Amino acid sequence: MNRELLQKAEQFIFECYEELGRQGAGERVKEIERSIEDSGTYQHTFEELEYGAKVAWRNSNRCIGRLFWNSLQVFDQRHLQDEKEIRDAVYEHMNYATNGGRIRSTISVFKPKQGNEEVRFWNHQLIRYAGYEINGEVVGDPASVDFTRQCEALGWQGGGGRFDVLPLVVQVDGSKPQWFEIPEEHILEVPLRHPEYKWFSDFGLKWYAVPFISDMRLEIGGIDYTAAPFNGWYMETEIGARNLADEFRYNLLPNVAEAMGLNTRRNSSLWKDRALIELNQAVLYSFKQDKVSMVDHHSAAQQFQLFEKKERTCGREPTGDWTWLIPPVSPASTHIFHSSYTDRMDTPNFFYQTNAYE
Ligand code: HEM
Ligand SMILES: N=C(Nc1cccc(CNC[C@@H]2CCCN2)c1)c1cccs1
Repeated sequence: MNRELLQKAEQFIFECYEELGRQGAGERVKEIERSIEDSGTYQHTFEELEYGAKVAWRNSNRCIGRLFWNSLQVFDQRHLQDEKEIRDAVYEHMNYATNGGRIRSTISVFKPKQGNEEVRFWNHQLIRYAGYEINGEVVGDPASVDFTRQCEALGWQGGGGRFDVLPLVVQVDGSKPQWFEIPEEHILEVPLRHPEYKWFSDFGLKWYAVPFISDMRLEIGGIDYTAAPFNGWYMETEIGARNLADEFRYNLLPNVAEAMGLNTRRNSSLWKDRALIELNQAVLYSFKQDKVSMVDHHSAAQQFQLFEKKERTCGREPTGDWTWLIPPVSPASTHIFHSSYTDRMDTPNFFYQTNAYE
């Protein structure tokens, strides 16, 4: 008898039935106990799965977007077995979530790990740009260089551009992973332009509209969902202050600062700071013009403050990882900077897992 699994299941069921106001938690635990005795595991009902996924989001200490935890759309895809039907479910998720720009927070849950049978996406995010390293120089996203090499080793051939969308890579029960070029009808992108600086569009920059995290493990009541891709919408700083700004990513601050005519030879001109603001302004402006959901870091912080209040009203002290919750631009202009949070990992939750590829 797997006593550890039974204990985790018991804790989850009592919390779940209590919060949902359901009767029969005791009977349900007995049923689960019999199942674990017979098969070494147990199956969540859809209601338990849906609640577990929502609470996993609510427990995500590094997430500033948790106010909307209860509106997560949960797709139960645990019945799917082969790579092609899993691929098709991913495409359906992308379409539903993208929704022409009115992004809907969504998670698709594929079958849980059982022994050494598990489903894994090799992608960090379902949509991400390739990175090609050629004698020390990188074209595209430096963060994707390793995964791009893996995709090429599987037979994928990229176009060598700055914004090539990588293939979807699905691995089922340890067999050879299958890769699929994602049809462009599932990929919404936003070309980046600036409200005042007409020269900005000459950089030829764009970013994908929807972030889909596909490499984290969703744990609910001791069950490990190793393939449970989820999406929300972006906070602008993720694109404008990190993905396009980090020196080890697209490293665009010097380019923007030069085009602004700033003195990039002296830190004290604050050229990096001025370039950062205009880059983030361009991201917000472009997404707004294209009617693609996005939140600015001030509004996101205010929403998080409301989340904190609502949690305390429900008798729960919100947990958080301050180092990730503060935005990378003007952090002290938000209440988060002046607050403190306990970084306790409650379950259900999302966890990192070892890379699916070596
Ligand atoms: C709806 C809009 C949402 C916004 C604006 C948002 C915003 C963010 C941001 C800015 C981060 C930090 C990411 C980074 O710095 O790399 C984050 C982290 C995170 N979010 Fe959210 N989020 C949203 C929805 C969601 C949803 C739907 C889920 C899951 C169901 C989720 C789960 C997480 C998790 C697990 C992390 C931590 C990731 C890690 O440790 O690497 N978020 N979120
Ligand atoms: N807005 C989002 N951002 C987000 C959320 C979780 C994880 C990530 C990716 N974080 C890792 C990246 C890559 C290194 C540091 N940042 C982004 C969302 C992604 C999926 C749902 S919301």
